[in-house]
Amino acid sequence: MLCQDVHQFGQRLVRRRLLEPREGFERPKAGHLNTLDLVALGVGSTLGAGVYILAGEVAVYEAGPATVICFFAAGVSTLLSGLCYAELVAWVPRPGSAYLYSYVTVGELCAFIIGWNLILSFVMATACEARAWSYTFDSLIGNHISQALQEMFSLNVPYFLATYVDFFAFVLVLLLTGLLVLGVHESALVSKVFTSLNLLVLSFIILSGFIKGDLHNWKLTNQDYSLNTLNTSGYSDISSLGPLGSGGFVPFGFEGILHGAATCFYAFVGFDVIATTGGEVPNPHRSIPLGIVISLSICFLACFGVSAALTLMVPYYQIQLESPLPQAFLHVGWGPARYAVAVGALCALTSSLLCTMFPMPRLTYAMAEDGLLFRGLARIYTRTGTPILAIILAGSLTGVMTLLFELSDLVDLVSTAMLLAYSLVTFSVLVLRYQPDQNLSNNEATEDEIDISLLEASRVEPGPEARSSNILKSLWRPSNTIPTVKSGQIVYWCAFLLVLLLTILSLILAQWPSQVFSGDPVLTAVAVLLLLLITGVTVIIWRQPQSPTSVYFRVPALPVLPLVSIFVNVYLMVQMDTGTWVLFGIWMGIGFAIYFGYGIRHSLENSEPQPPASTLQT
Ligand SMILES: NC(=[NH2+])NCCC[C@H](N)C(=O)O
Repeated sequence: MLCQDVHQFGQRLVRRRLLEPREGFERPKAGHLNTLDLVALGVGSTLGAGVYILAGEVAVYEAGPATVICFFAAGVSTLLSGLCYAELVAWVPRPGSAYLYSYVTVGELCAFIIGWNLILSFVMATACEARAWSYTFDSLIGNHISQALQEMFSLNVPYFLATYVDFFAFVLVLLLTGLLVLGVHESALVSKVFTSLNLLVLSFIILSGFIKGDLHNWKLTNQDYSLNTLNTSGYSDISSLGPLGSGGFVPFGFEGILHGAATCFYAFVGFDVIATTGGEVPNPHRSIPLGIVISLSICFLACFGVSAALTLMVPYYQIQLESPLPQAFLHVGWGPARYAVAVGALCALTSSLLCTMFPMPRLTYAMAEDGLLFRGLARIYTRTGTPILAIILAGSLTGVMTLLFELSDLVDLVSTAMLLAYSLVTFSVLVLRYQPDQNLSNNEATEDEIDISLLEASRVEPGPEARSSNILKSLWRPSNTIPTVKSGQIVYWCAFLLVLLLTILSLILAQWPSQVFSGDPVLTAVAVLLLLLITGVTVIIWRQPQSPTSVYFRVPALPVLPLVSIFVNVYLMVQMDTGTWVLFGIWMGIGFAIYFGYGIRHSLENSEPQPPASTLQT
């Protein structure tokens, strides 16, 4: 009885959504797009505060000149996730977000976690972009806004809240919320103009780095540091400077690079817009992966080039956190150029802000309409055709975050949420490729599947010994050349086990890196054992038959590529500090309470049909 209940409960967590078209609040048709449009869209959504503000923060506190390596690591990890994302999109013949894709392919709980993390990242990223917009605009007009706000609304809670309440950024968020309520959509033309301007300015910054940069800034020593201290303040005061670390190219060691890479992941968030819009191009199998690879490469080159230019122009400990690039131009004596840089930054931040804020109500609406979030959130206000409650709630949450938190605290939270979401996307692809052919528009078992299960059921039950040798045999040499229910289940559990093993390995490597590599007998033995287990389980997955269904894009080198991607993502996640994990834990706690307290019972996939929420119009 208990077993049956547990089984039923488990079944609910992995039930999949049907892909019948649901009426309601969908993304507007993007018209006829080509690969270039996708690239412009991807770059416009991805380049923002990461390259203009975060590069400075990472250089000062985490990696110094090695920030370029951080961007490289974060870029590679995003590219791997991007390829998996492209395949997941290819499996589902409808535009949507990672939430929908995982719901129709893998199951409800996985989809809820992805959706809930995407909401967190949308809210936090919007707050980040708004804060960055405010910093940049403020630096353009001589820091008057921050000075006034600092005097009037200073928050004296160091390490936890921002130094002052940023009303300017708050008003920006309110303005955007208002536009969303009115049903204003993204404009491809505006985004293209802003992206072109942005790329022009970034090229100028990179070029300036080559011309005005000084290679000595990548080899700084204690002597330069004390000299700089005297130069900047006239007496020996290091409070105006960031930490020196050990100087040189990698002043904060390998650990600093890892922390920096985790933070830099934020700079590459946003490319998913290509995958979700890509269904509308004539040649999606070429355009989507190509669009993802090209736009991530452009973003990588931009981040790499800008961080190199920045650290070459200014000693890393002298970089100003709020507006690093304009200050760098002042530092090298090209003062007027800082206005051009600030305008480029404002263009980038605006297009990335729009791309972050606008999809948010669509996602909340989709989850509420599926019954996983409160159905009131899916109510459409007839006059404007928008889900007002969802927009106002998301807008208010974003507003509060913008007011109270510092950009750097928000960034790590976005990176954590996206790293988890992308890891689940990757997991979905890994599992999906080995499942029996599934008709996604109709969750009934296919004929093959029924044939196989009937065949299995009609077989005479073998004894326990024969059964275990059968199982062992099917792990190494599966009897079918196409996936069956059994081989699908083997992969599901193996992939689950692998995620667990990879997480333990990442935790060990993150907690005791020097002990593992210097040959501590216990830790090294554990790490080697884990590696052996991981290899063994990977081989089992590799031996299972893959689905012959032709989809327009397939990730190469399965199962290795998704596993490397999951490992890199988890390894970056475990680099986050305790504060980030506490905030993330609170968010996930609220999410699980909503899902297990409400969503699981109200999901439209429950047997009792419920009226679609969009008919409950206000
Ligand atoms: N879906 C999004 N556009 N999210 C926010 C993107 C943030 C962007 N990568 C930046 O560096 O500022």
